[in-house]
Amino acid sequence: MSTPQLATFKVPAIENEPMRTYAAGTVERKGLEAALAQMQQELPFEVPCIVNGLPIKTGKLAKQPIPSDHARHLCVYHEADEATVASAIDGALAAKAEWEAMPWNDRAAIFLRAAELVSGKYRYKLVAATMLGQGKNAWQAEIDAAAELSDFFRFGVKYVEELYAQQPPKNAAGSWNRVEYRALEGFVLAVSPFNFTAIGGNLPGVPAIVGNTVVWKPSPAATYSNYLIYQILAEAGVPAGVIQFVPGPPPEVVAQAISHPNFAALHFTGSTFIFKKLWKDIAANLDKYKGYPRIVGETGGKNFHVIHKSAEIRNAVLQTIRGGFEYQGQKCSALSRLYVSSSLWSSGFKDLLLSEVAKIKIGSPSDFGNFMGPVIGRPAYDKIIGFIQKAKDAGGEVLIGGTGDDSKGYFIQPTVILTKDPESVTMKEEIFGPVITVYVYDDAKYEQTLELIDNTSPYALTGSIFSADRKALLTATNKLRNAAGNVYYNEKCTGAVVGQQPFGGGRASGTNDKAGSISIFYRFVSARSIKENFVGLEDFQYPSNLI
Ligand SMILES: NC(=O)c1ccc[n+]([C@@H]2O[C@H](COP(=O)([O-])OP(=O)(O)OC[C@H]3O[C@@H](n4cnc5c(N)ncnc54)[C@H](O)[C@@H]3O)[C@@H](O)[C@H]2O)c1
Ligand SMILES: N[C@@H](CCC=O)C(=O)O
Repeated sequence: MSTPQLATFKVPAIENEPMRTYAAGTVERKGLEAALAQMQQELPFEVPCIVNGLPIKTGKLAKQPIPSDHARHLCVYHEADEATVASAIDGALAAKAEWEAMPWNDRAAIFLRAAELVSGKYRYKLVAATMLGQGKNAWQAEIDAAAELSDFFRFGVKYVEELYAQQPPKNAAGSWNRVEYRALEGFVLAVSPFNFTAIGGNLPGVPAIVGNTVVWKPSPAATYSNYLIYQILAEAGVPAGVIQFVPGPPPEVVAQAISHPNFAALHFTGSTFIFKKLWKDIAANLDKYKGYPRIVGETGGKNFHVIHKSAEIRNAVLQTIRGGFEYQGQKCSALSRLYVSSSLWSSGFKDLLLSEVAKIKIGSPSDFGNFMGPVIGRPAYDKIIGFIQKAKDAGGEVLIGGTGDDSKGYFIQPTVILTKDPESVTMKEEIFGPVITVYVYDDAKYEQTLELIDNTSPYALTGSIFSADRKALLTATNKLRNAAGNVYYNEKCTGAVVGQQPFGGGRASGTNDKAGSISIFYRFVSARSIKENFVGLEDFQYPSNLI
């Protein structure tokens, strides 16, 4: 069992992990190139499930292709079968008592150590795995796998320290009140998406930091980078059984976990469609559970930039390009619908947008000169090309891009579509690819356009307002109050940083529990109030009873 806690401690000061540039000639460029070369030489890697700290090789093999070179595979992984999932759940339940009783400072130290391993010893390996396996360029992979992942672990520790410090402000005479932030009863299921290595680490990490044990089903398309995270957490000291790594056929693994009586919570990030399905499945299982499972999900977006006539054109155009085309538009926060004032559109915005987009280089992330890489896989490629076709069929004009090349990797040109119909399909539905649809609005109809933005899509994740006019900013802020959980002024709608912009959206975009902030941790604890009395009663009667 655990050792007793001898004192309380203050965690070290936490800062965001500084980003490395990977500019030509730098030490980090050489380090990353070496890691990429080594990985290319050694692949494909074999990835087992890990249950109770032990590798399980089920022999049921699946592959993670390299999206920029789909004939090759980054890893071959063993899919969890029913028996493996069952022992992962049993093991997680068995590991719980010791883990939740471990003194907080020891749990904190494990995650601080994990952050150091991410930002130090394993930095280039994680970044290289994210570049090869998920198709990010060096800068995007650095943001994700090095900076954001270590930030999630470090700031997680800081937020949990703040959470635990929240104690009742009052005590009646002769007594002391405390609140104990217990882990949830049962196990947590973490189901993570392909597009952020950091989210892979954060979904099991958040519940585990506060004493839960977790069954983690990673995305098939991020298996190898996520397996590295598992190994880092184990090296940092997360005990066997606390996080169970179970890649496998998603519907089967998840269905088995959420039908278990001790299922305590779902920590999900992915598409809205799957999240809604899982919520309904959990609801259908409600009578099986011991309690009411917590459901935390961050999902899709249909994110907007609105460009007011007062906006500075160059900044708005360059932010638009980054917001829409970084990581091929495969961020939940990626810009997808662009509303531009007609006077600005015709006085330079359109020309600058098209001339800058034409400069974008696209190709393998291993070639550092490429701004864009591949989309994640065949289904994504076909879906995005299908959306471009639907937009054309609906009368949209492709101003630039619109084509792809899937002969070697899944490459789609950055695409800008002009529509006259603000309700057309690519203004409403999440595409998750490098496609921006533009609607040019009459300058005099700014307020109606804001209402249109608010009502066009079911999502409410991110949005940006570009304006040099404070009144126009304020009008948009008020009219779009519920249209985005993360809103930006004169800045692109992507790129939330842990500890700086708590991230998440409302409406169909999720439960808005704000990853990268203290509030997410509340979802994975169940508070117990404790009152201790130091003075005994002398009489059961009230003073008013005594005549
Ligand atoms: N709001 C956010 O913070 C945020 C962050 C990243 C990604 N996303 C969203 O994630 C999506 C892209 O990621 P993705 O393609 O990995 O999403 P996805 O919904 O396809 O997959 C997410 C996870 O669910 C699993 N899954 C898929 N089908 C399932 C099923 N039938 N039953 C159970 N589990 C299933 C997947 O294997 C994966 O682990 C986009 O919609 C994007 O907007 C949101
Ligand atoms: N942190 C990310 C959100 C993750 C979505 O995929 C951003 O704001 O760009």
